[in-house]
Amino acid sequence: MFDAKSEVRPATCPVHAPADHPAIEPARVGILLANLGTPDGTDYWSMRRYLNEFLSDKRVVDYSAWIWQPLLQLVILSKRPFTSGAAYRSIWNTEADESPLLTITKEQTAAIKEEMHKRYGDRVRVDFCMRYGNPSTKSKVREMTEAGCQKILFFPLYPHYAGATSATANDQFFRALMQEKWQPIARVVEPYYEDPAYIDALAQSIETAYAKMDKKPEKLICSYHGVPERYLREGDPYHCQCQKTTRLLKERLGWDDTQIVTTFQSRFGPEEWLKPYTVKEVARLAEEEGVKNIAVCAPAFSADCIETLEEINEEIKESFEEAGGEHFTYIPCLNADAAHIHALSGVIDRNLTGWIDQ
Ligand SMILES: C=CC1=C(C)c2cc3[nH]c(cc4nc(cc5[nH]c(cc1n2)c(C)c5CCC(=O)O)C(CCC(=O)O)=C4C)c(C)c3C=C
Ligand SMILES: [Fe+2]
Ligand SMILES: [Fe+2]
Repeated sequence: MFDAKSEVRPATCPVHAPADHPAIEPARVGILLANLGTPDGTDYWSMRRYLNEFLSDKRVVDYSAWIWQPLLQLVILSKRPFTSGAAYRSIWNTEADESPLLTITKEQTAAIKEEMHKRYGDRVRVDFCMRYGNPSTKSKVREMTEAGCQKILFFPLYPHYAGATSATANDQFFRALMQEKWQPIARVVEPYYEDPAYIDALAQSIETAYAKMDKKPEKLICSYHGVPERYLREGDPYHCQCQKTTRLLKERLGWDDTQIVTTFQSRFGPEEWLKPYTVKEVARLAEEEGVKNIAVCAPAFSADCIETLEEINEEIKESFEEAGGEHFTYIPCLNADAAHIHALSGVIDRNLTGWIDQ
């Protein structure tokens, strides 16, 4: 018969549980953070596996599979794993043998876990998963249900909604739920691009970086990851949400329009992407406007990664300097900064409303 003293007990039928009733953990709320994912290593096959999963996602590249898959498998995946592998090697966390995105996501998870446990004790379980690669969304949903999470709050760590990021992370979460015998109740967190605490964390990171400089940059470039322009015309609100973040940041800093610029980076393939392109705009500012001193931040990324550490701080910096620019400062992402953890914890709290006494 059911042992009332046992820690592990049937939560739904404590009185009538038969002896062979499967053990059920005390009910908890799972908070599952999600980021994009990253290769397991920088060698050809690790890179190919990661890029294949990522670039085969129809939310990321939406061409018909008949056209796209032969091109991807035969052309792109025979070259890009080498070039991207070399780029990852230049930023790899060799001590932990993992990418910076993974290291930082672990730090963020640990900080949010501490914060949530302070507030809710053992009533919550905090973990993270990746959309592509490891740890997979499916494995973490399974772990959470096995640990008694009868409710799961799924939080894609992207401030701005994009089909290619938030929506595909949610799709993968819902696919994982499809496999659960006892499916938990689920919520997904909304984008937080206009959340005052997020804007404040961004502003503080800029103020802190500027306070350390002898000479204030003439322009702050807010460089967002790009998407094809066509996605905007087809209804993706990403572009508008990025523009709004820049406006709110400008207002919070008390600046005018001449001091801050919105640009988009990481163009992939032959289509037109959102403009202006960061790499061209920094060169244009140096060449045509004689700008010598700029700072660049990346508000669309919750954690530093290949796109910021390598693309911004190496490629884009080079483009500015080759065009005559003199001082280039990259302002790191919010990562596990206290103000960022405070902002993310506030977003989580709001989304837990009605699920847990606050
Ligand atoms: C092919 C199209 C791509 C779209 C559309 C896209 C949108 C998009 N991506 C991010 C955030 C990240 N992207 C990262 C890496 C990365 N992105 C693409 C392609 C598209 N992204 C590729 C091919 C890669 C891999 C690296 C490379 O080979 O160039 C990362 C970093 C991952 C890491 O391990 O460091 C992030 C984060 C956003 C926010 C976004 C649309 C809004
Ligand atoms: Fe990307
Ligand atoms: Fe817009």
